Amino acid sequence: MSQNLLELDHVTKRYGVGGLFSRQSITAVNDVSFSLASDTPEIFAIVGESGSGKSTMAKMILGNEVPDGGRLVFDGTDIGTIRTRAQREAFMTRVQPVFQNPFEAFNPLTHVDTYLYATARRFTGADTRAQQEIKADEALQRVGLSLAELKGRFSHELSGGQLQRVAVARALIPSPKLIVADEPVSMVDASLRMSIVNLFRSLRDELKVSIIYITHDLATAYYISDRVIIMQKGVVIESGGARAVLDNPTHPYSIALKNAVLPPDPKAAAAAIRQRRALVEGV
Ligand SMILES: Nc1ncnc2c1ncn2[C@@H]1O[C@H](COP(=O)(O)OP(=O)(O)OP(=O)(O)O)[C@@H](O)[C@H]1O
Repeated sequence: MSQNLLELDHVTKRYGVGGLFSRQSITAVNDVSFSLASDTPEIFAIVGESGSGKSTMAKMILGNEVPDGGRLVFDGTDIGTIRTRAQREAFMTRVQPVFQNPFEAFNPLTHVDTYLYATARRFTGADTRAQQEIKADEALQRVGLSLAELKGRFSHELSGGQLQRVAVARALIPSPKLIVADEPVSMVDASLRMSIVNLFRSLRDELKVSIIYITHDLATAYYISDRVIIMQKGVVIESGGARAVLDNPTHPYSIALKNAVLPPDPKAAAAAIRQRRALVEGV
């Protein structure tokens, strides 16, 4: 029997909010379960609007937040049991993040290639600059760039799309099995968005990397995902094959989200916004 690459088993995360005398608890993620198979790389989308719990899910999968209930298991290891530096490094070699804002991920005063060398040194044991450059160039070629064009460049000299490609290249250096991409295209210029989205697809197909694609954008989720879950206020309200779920959403919130992809005609867009408000408020 093949082991799951990732398994979330009734995962719940609560945050305490408010002051000393008005302490309340928000359930950011509420009893979420799903799994990704080891032998079938896939793009698994977690879709929801702001506050639905998507980033909290990403943080838990990356081991940066601890669940209050349930457990997350990566490749047979309960992520909650990762304690030592060596265990953490081994986990990060296999699970890599890509974040929303590439301009925040790279210090403006540091050459971007420096990040790639540091990642190669940390995760692949490449300890000479020549070895690090080979690793960096291999990863950059994978994302349609090259070390020759990036060497000595600062982040502000690159477009958001190029910089996000560098972030993906950095994530690829350890040869991960899973990439957790939290809103990876929302800060990228609309004209370049699809090229990044297509890049994820090629990583799945050519490198056999699974991708958790976290987004509020139904259109790109529909375009690249194999499976999708839709979250509202921490709860999974719909899940299944991306086409099946997004072609025929059944929950009022998913229908509202789908309607939120506005038609170009202003009158139709205004009507869609009204309908969406009515549906969300009626939930
Ligand atoms: N560290 C925290 N402390 C308190 N509340 C938090 C914390 N992190 C998240 N929350 C709350 O948990 C809920 C889910 O937040 P989360 O950031 O996971 O949602 P999201 O879908 O990723 O939204 P966004 O896209 O705006 O980040 C929200 O109500 C948020 O305010």
